[in-house]
Amino acid sequence: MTPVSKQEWRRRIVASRRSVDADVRVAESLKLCHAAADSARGTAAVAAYVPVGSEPGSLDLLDALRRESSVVMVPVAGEPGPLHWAEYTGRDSLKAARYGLLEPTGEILDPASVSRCDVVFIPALAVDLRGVRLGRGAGFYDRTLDLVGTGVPVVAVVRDGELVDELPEEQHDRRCSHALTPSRGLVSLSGE
Ligand SMILES: Nc1nc2c(c(=O)[nH]1)N(C=O)[C@@H](CNc1ccc(C(=O)N[C@@H](CCC(=O)O)C(=O)O)cc1)CN2
Ligand SMILES: Nc1ncnc2c1ncn2[C@@H]1O[C@H](COP(=O)(O)OP(=O)(O)OP(=O)(O)O)[C@@H](O)[C@H]1O
Repeated sequence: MTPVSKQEWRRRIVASRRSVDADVRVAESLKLCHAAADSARGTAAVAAYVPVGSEPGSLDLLDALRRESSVVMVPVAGEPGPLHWAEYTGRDSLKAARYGLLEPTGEILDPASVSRCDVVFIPALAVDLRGVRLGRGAGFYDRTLDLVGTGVPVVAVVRDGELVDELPEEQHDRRCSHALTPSRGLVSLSGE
């Protein structure tokens, strides 16, 4: 049966992510790493995130982005509101932060600094074919995506089965333009 509430979607996806074998996870991470690098080639600045727990992605992916783009920014989460940012300068500069996250120790950049990014990779539990994204439920990215430049790809990074037909959408939800999945790489979403 199709789950209806966002909460139920979150519960199922988190459970499914936790059950993924380590070798599958490593293989998926490698594919995402290559696909993300392809999508960021030749850019001046990109935004991405430091994956924690069972989230898709890896520090290798961030390091690959650094080789493709002059600046890689990752979020710094404070009180719910638009995300602040800091430059990812390598894994040694990360420290444990609130909400169980890993964040850079360097200078904190204000929310509007995301506007200089040419591609924005964002964490998601799922995304649908219209670009509707399911996040962790604090609304950080909904408050952030209005600051991203017009026409800039907003790319939800998910496992293959997390690109789904339809998610519940609320008025405040901001849509993504693309998904990035291990098997399909960069997928353009219709925005309908
Ligand atoms: N890796 C990563 N970084 C990210 C995000 C993400 O989803 N993944 N975010 C995407 O938006 C922002 C942080 N978003 C968050 C959204 C909700 C909660 C949350 O509900 N926390 C629970 C406690 C969770 C715990 O400790 O396990 C809480 O506050 O009750 C935390 C962070 C910015 N950085
Ligand atoms: N632009 C906004 N202004 C004020 N509140 C907002 C805004 N966007 C979202 N919210 C609040 O954030 C709450 C969580 O939103 P939602 O469940 O869509 O989060 P999410 O996108 O899954 O989370 P995240 O982006 O943190 O991963 C909403 O109930 C809403 O109250």
